[in-house]
Amino acid sequence: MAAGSDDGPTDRDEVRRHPLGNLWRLRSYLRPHALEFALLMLAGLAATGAGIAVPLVAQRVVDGPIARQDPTGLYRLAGLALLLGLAEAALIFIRRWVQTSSSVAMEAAIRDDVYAHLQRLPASFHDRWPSGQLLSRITSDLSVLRRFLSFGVLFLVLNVVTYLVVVVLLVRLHPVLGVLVATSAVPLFLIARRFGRHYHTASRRMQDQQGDVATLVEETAQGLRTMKAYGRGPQLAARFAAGTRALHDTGVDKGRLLARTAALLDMVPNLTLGVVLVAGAAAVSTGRLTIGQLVAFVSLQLMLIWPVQSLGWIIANGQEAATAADRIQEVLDTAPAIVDAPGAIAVPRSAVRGRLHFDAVTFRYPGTTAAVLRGVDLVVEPGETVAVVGATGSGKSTLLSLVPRLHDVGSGRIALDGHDLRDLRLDSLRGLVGMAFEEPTLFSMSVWENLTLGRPDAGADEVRAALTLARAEFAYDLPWGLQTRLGEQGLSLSGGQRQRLALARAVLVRPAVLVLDDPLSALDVHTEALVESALRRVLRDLTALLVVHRPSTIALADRVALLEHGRISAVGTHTDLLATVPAYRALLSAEPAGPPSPRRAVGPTPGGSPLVHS
Ligand SMILES: Nc1ncnc2c1ncn2[C@@H]1O[C@H](COP(=O)(O)OP(=O)(O)OP(=O)(O)O)[C@@H](O)[C@H]1O
Repeated sequence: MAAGSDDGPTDRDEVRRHPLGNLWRLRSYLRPHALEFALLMLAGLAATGAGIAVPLVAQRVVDGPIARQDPTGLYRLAGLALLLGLAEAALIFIRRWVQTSSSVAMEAAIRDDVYAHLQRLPASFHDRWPSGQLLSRITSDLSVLRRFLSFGVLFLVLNVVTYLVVVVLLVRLHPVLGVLVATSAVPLFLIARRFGRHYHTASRRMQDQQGDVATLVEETAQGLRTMKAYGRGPQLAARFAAGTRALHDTGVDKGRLLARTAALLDMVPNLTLGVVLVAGAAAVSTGRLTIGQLVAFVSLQLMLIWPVQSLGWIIANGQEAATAADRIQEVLDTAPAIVDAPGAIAVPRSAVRGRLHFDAVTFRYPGTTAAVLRGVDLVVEPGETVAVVGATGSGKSTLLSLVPRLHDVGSGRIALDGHDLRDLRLDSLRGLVGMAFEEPTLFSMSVWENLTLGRPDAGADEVRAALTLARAEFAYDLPWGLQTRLGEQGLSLSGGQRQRLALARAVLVRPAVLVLDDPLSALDVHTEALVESALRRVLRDLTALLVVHRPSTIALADRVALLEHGRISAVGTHTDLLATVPAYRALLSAEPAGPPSPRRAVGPTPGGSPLVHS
């Protein structure tokens, strides 16, 4: 994916040209822990040194006290070997202790940054990225990175150092055999390089598939009711099984690739060991090598087996970490499209009159070709309530979402009291605009926290007033009153209850402009009438833009704007539009536009039957 765009996740099989580049770009997270890393590296190197010294002590034991039958010398060297063993154990403990805290802290720092970045990204980004993909990036990808930062990098360094030091010692003990062991690095390097290339592709595929599976689980959990109602369980299960099968197959491919490589990697040091044993025994028999030296040589060589064996794992871990870094950078590289302009100003609520002016506004969703809005002109005067009416899919919700800048206009401008919305600071704008949607989102936190989302400083009286206004006093009767924690997405409440809480939340902000996207659709006729009468009082003091689908709600508006073909084709009072605009009349009666039929009564239907038929 190109940096800076908010297109969806990257093409599945695309292999990055520089898989390690994105890993390297995360180095800034290492900086605060540089000291800890230096310490654990030192402890690791010292432990490796202590481990390497043991075979050298063994050489002296065999060639010295054992050959000379000198028990005192033997005890001295045995004591030294014991001390070296203890030192190695203590150093390994220190290394692991430091390692855990620093890598977990780095993981948390990256996670916080990714989350904060996700918050800054516009609605269009979240429209296009499946939430499971984001979830898997912020959870499993970061765990992979932590494992690499805590184990992979360290063992890579320690193993390379061990290899080099041991090879130098081996060459000093027996140059020919030492060089033989050193040259075994060539096939090891070739095997590792080939493995790395293949493994990178497989890990990218697997990590993307994990995201797909997470998306399926999330969709199923959210759409459980719909799924059950339509009896779609088996189909969804089949879709899920296909996703997990793909994941399984990639996992098996990866595992087999690792197994094949591990076997090859294993073979190289074991073959060299065999050659060393035969050639070493011959050298001892001709007196060119002492038994002690042979013991030391073989013991040192055995120390290379683990670094070589672990090479496959380290490369695999490194490739997965590079892929994880890739996937995380894809999110971090997406520039937030809606940000404060340089010199953006904050306008205090008291200074806002509330004149909202849409001036030749156009809008097209990213990734689509047809514009939804094609030159919308509309003025909402301070204190006025305008209802936007139009056929389903005509762009009413889209138009409303431009006011708090959930999306930005393509061309034209929207001005609040003459200020282009893009010249206002986002936090200021969103403090001035209250919004409630048809599908209200409540969070899995307490009712109080949900209500005060836009006004954390609101007092109990203000919250009560907002709840009363929205006819949402039921919240006090919940088991723990306003402290009752809501289920995920507020699903423990009815649709109407959720809408009323969302309305109370929007009103509590004391907005200068209230934007309501059909917020009463889930209320029964009786409650709707109550909420409407309360809303009428609120709407008197502010500018409001409403999308309504029910005839009864349209009466809340001073004027109605008809949205057709991406433009406002008519504005006027409900009565005027009914009398003069056939398209409006047709919309209300759900009939094709044409001359009004003298026999058909048009207008708001008592009892609130749907105004706009979907
Ligand atoms: N996130 C999106 N990405 C691409 N296209 C979108 C997106 N959201 C909406 N659209 C398209 O934009 C058009 C207008 O949608 P919008 O939701 O604004 O209509 P609406 O008038 O509010 O509809 P309704 O009355 O059914 O709620 C539709 O054609 C819809 O398919």
